[in-house]
Amino acid sequence: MKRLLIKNGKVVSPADGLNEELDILVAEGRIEKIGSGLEDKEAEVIDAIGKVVTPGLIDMHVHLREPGFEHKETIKTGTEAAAAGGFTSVACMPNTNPVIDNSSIVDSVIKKAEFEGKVNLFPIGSITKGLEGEELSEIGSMKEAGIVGISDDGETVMNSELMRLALEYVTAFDLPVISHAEDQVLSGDGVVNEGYYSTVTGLDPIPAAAEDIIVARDIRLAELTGAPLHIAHVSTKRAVELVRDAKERGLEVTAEATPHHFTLTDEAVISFDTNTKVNPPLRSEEDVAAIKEGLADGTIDVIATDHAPHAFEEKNVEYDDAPFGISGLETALPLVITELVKPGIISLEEAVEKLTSNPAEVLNSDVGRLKEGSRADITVLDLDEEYEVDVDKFYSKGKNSPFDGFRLSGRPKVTIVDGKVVMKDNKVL
Ligand SMILES: NC(=O)N[C@@H](CC(=O)O)C(=O)O
Ligand SMILES: [Zn+2]
Ligand SMILES: [Zn+2]
Repeated sequence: MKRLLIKNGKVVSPADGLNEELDILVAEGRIEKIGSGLEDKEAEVIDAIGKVVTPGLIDMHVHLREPGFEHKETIKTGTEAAAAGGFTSVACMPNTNPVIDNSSIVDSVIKKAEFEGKVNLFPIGSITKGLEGEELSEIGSMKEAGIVGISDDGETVMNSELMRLALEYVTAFDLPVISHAEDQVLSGDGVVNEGYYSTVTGLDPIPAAAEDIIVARDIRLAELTGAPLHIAHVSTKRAVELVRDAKERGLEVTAEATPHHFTLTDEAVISFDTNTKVNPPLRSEEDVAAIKEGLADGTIDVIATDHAPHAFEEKNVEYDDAPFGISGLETALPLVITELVKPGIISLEEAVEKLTSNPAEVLNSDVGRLKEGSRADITVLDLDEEYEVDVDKFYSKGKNSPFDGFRLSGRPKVTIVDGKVVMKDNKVL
C-alpha cells in the first residue's frame, strides 16, 4: 500500500487539540506520524499548503436507496458522492426496500459497501419492522451485525408506547434512537411550511407544531427511559429551544441540522421548484435564525445532509406530487463554509467538530479523529476556492438540489479513506 505524506496543511481537529500547521504521514491505512518537517522518500506527497486538513468528514444521515430504489441512488453512486463531498463515512437510513429491519439485510448492505463503496458505510436499522410502526425490529441482532443507531426516518413512530419500548430497549445496547420528529396526523397532506408562503402559493401547509410536538414527546420519553435520543433534521425555533432545555437538564439528547435548513427559508418555494420540497419543509426566517443560534451555542451538535436523492422524472411533476428530499452530499461542506464559517456564525473549529467528532460520538464510533495510530480517514479542503454548483457534475444520481447555480466558496479537495486517496481535485478515483 502506498504511503502518503500530507505536507504543510493547517491541521484542525479540536477533539485532538490540533490547530496548527503540521505534516501527516500515512502508512498501511493508519496515521503513522503527525509532526513538523516530516520526510519520507517513498511516500506520495500531497501538498496542503494554504489548505485545511481535518479528520475525514462524517455524515450521519444519508439515504443511499439500496436495496430497492437503485434508480435514485446506489451504494456505489452514493458513496462516490460522499467522497466527492469530502466525507469519509456515512450512516445510511433504513427506508429502503426491503427495509433494514433485520441482521441479514444489515449484513448485505455492509458486504455490498465493502465491495463497491468508496467510503465507510455505517447502517442504521429501523425501529419498527417494515417502518410500519407496529412491532419492534430485531434490534439486538442488528446491533451485532453492525448498526450504529435505530430510526424509522421518513416516518415517525406515532405510537408513544412503542417509542418508549424502543428507547428502553436501546439502553442495553449503546445505540442512539434517531427521531424523525413529525406528528404525521398534524402534517397531513402538507407540502410546505405553514405561513405566508403557503398562503401565497396555495400549497398545503405543514405547521411547525407538527415537529415541535414530537420533539417534546421524544425528549420526555428520553427522560423517562434514560436512553440516548438524537433529533434528526431540526428545523423549527421551538424544537431548538426544546433541545437546549433538555441539554440544560442533563438529558442525553443530541440534534442535527441540515445545510438546506440553515441556508434557505420557505421563501424559496415561491419558485414552485420541486427541489425545494423537503421534509421537514424549509422554514421561516425566524426558524432559520434559531437554527443558526443553536449551531452557535452548541445546542445543535451535528451537521448532517439528510441526502435524499430522487430521479429527475420523479421530481419533474406538480409540487404536490413530487417526493420530499434534497440531494445534499456534494454541497454540504461548501454551504457550511459559505453560510456559517465565513459570516462568523460558527468558527472553523466548531464546523469541524459538527462534521467529525460530534457525529462520531453520537454513533459511538472511533472515526472522526486525527491521532497517531488511528485509521487514516482524512479530508483536505480549500476554504477560499470559489465555484458555481452544477448538479450535472454531481456523482450522485440525485440531481435534485435547490442550490444549482449557487456561487459558493470553500471546497473539499482531497478525500482519504483508510489511507487511500478516493477523491482528488474534485474527481473520484
Ligand atoms: N428528508 C426528506 O425529505 N426525505 C427523506 C426522508 C426523511 O429524511 O424524512 C427521504 O427518504 O427521501
Ligand atoms: Zn426524516
Ligand atoms: Zn432522512
